[in-house]
Amino acid sequence: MKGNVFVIGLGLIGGSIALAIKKEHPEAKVTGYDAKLEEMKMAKALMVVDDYVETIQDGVRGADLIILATPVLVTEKLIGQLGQMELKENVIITDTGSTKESIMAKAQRLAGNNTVFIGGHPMAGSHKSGVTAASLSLFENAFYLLTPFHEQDQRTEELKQWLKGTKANFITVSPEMHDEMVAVISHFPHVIAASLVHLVKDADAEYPLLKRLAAGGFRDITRIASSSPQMWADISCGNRENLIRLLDRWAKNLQEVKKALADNKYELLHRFYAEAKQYRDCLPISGSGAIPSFYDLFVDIPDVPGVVSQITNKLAEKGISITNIRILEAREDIYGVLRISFRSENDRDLAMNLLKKETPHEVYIQ
Ligand SMILES: NC(=O)C1=CN([C@@H]2O[C@H](COP(=O)(O)OP(=O)(O)OC[C@H]3O[C@@H](n4cnc5c(N)ncnc54)[C@H](O)[C@@H]3O)[C@@H](O)[C@H]2O)C=CC1
Ligand SMILES: O=C(O)C(=O)Cc1ccc(O)cc1
Repeated sequence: MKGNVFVIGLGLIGGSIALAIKKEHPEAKVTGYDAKLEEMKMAKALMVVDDYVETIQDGVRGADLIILATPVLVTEKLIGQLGQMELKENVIITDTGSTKESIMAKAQRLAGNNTVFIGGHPMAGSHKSGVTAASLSLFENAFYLLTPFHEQDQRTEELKQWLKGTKANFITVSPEMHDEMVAVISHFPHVIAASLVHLVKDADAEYPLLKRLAAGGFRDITRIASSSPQMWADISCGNRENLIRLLDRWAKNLQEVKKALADNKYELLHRFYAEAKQYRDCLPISGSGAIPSFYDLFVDIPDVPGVVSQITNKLAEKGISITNIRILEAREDIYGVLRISFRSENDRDLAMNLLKKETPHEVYIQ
């Protein structure tokens, strides 16, 4: 497609969408704006955008597609500002915010005047922020929820064409249903992850060893607590009512656990864990959910210097990128286990075959 695309907010999500549009539509011009000048300069240097502008006004002039990829409360304010600006006739405006009800309510005022607003939420990402974390393949196979004002709108099809390079699966839902669902599987888990970290932080002074003990499994299950505080404070305010309802349900659930403990009811506790395990074990393993999966590979390595770089060099030589690497166990008397994370299942499989063929180590998926 040809035309002018204007991305406001050149962070992880805005940057990744800009990359996908540039790849799929080389004839389009992608311009960016960010409140931080360094972020705009970096986006241009990394060729995430063709150019940047120093005011939003400059960017919207002539734009055929405007993408708002800012924290949700900022997005709500920017929608108000766009309403005061002169926009190109037939422009499509979309956003990437993790909440939809309040954004769509604000956007109602934008509709008309040959302007269409289509809410959007790419359900993939990470706890990292900023344009340097942006990636072309971030949304591959992920769900991309759309909340248009009118279903079957031809402009929605046009937006999907613009976003085709994300290789995401588009699904249309109502803003209300969107916010209820993501509250359960994404927003509420972030509240709990942060709360768990607070619990350990509060006990930290009493037990100096705690931090070191928390380095393994605890660190893994609370990974999402390392996300951007502004982004999550915005999301929490934007989805307050659903979160309050879930907190009440969670509190009731915990009261039941507390009672089972107080009454020493082994059977109830066993059922509590068994039912959770049964449901969790039924969740699909493949495909991207709202909180993306990690494609991990495990390599048993001897605890000798140079072995890790040998492995990463082999992957780099074949152009296989890794997103994370960690030694899970390293003691003198046993082998260390190297956990390498990849962005996609395909990358992980390529890496597994390569390392099995070209190294003497045991390589496996857990
Ligand atoms: N991080 C994630 O995993 C996902 C985030 N989202 C949503 O996408 C949006 C963007 O998130 P990220 O890219 O992760 O955040 P980010 O922090 O990486 O990027 C946001 C960018 O917006 C800029 N910004 C803030 N206020 C601004 C303003 N007034 N004008 C222009 N730029 C401004 C910031 O400087 C920053 O560069 C958020 O609404 C978030 O809820 C959606 C899906 C996944
Ligand atoms: O894995 C993580 O850190 C996430 O939680 C990613 C994420 C963050 C926000 C969204 O609206 C959707 C996905």
